[in-house]
Amino acid sequence: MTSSSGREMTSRAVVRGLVQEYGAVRALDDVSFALGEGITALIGANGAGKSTLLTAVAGGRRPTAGSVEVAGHDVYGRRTRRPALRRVALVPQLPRFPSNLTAREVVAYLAWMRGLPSGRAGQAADDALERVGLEARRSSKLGSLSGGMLRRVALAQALAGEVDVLLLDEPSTGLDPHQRRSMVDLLQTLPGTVLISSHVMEDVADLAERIIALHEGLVRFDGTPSALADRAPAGTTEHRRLEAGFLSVCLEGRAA
Ligand SMILES: Nc1ncnc2c1ncn2[C@@H]1O[C@H](COP(=O)(O)OP(=O)(O)OP(=O)(O)O)[C@@H](O)[C@H]1O
Repeated sequence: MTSSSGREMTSRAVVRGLVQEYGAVRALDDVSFALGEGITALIGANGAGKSTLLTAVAGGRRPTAGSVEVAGHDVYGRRTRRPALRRVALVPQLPRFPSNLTAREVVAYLAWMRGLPSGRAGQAADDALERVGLEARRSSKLGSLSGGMLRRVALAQALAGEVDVLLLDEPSTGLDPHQRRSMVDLLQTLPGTVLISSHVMEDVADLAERIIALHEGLVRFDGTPSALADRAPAGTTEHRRLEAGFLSVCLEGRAA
């Protein structure tokens, strides 16, 4: 990932008026925000539109309306799509890789696909696999790795490819408490612009400096964790304030 001098000054990803319809279902309804450097959590109940939004930002599905820019390139523009897609990576809940390739082969290949010269891709893969704690498994076939390890491989390919914008869909879902802790520790070290969708308020509290809350396709809150916690009803116990704040902005049914 490239570094940037000004978190406030530089927007690495800009989403404008995004609408996604699946037949009669409006999964995203005029969603707009800009992301600078740092970790933002995207929260919402099942079906709120989180995966749809991450997929749209990653260039995986042309939205019904609106636009997405990554590192200044229109993700869905004819000429700008290629450079945009080099700068963004989505780590899905269940990454799918060819099971007969090794972790190193896949990470190096995908880094090369993103534009890294082939002479540097192998070393970049080794460095990235070390960063995600998989150096001992770099020669393992992907078919032999656990789900949590495959998520780390997917993260490594994004790190090796030096993307500007990293999108993670529910990175701790399905992990045991020990794996979850080490995933959170790893995510805390990520530079650049990171957008993490999560149901797990503990992850959000540990990681995010900004929260975007989606409800029924609408942005119902965009601000700091402490501002969301302040929306909790008076008397809410301390450890439940974030979750209670989220529930109350959903119930209020209006943008913060
Ligand atoms: N390919 C699709 N075809 C039709 N409807 C879809 C499709 N993908 C998502 N939807 C619908 O769009 C809405 C948003 O779904 P999405 O998967 O984006 O939500 P989510 O917040 O990621 O949910 P979850 O937390 O359960 O993963 C839901 O009503 C869902 O049923």
